Amino acid sequence: MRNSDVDGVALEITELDYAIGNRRLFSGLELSVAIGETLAVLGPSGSGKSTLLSCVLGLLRPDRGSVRVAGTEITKLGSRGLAKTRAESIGMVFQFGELLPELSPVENVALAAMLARKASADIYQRAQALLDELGVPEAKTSASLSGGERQRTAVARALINSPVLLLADEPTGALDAEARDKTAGMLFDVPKRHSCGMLLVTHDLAVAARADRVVSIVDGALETVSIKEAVS
Ligand SMILES: Nc1ncnc2c1ncn2[C@@H]1O[C@H](COP(=O)(O)OP(=O)(O)OP(=O)(O)O)[C@@H](O)[C@H]1O
Repeated sequence: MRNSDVDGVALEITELDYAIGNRRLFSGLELSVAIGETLAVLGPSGSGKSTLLSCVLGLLRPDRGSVRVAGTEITKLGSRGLAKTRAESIGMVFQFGELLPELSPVENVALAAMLARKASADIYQRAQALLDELGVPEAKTSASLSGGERQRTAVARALINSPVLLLADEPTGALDAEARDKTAGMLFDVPKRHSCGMLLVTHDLAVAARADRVVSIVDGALETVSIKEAVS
């Protein structure tokens, strides 16, 4: 499926309820991310940001509601369907990159295509082109890269299978201020260049401020945040 075939909607969540024990984390939560759009989710520690990503990835099944990624209802899929949808439609960037340190950047990126059975004969060229676009220098191992370069490699790895939806969990949380600003600048350019939607969770207002829309989890639902108010 090409990203242009999904009605312009990367992610749509409706009427989402999720409780852990007696604590209701989401109550009728609604969210949508269009292709080319970036949405930042703010919220204090424990408000449910990572749980929201887990519901989108299908790692957690909500008590009620719908989660559609590129038009596919995640909540109804079995393990095989979930694995397929994750591989074909979702790219994920974690706080600490989670690269295989002994592999080179290009091997890390190409491996993601191989695991998704999307590796073509030109996979190394495609991986290298993405790394060049994102400004990652050549290196024998990823362990020798700077923190910012590792995160750029993680973004290239997330993009190699042309996802409709890019998820990012505190992608700049482990970087110093300069690397954070450079990495965030690169990351927020990705959705338009690669025709995907991006849902990013962060504590960092300076990072969130770059998004097209910013929301916060309040009483189990999302509220629009005006960054100017949040900073003051
Ligand atoms: N498996 C679990 N069992 C019990 N409680 C859990 C479980 N997973 C998450 N929680 C609780 O659910 C709440 C939401 O957790 P979550 O990790 O989604 O928050 P968060 O907003 O991502 O926090 P942080 O910013 O600190 O990463 C927290 O209070 C957490 O302790």
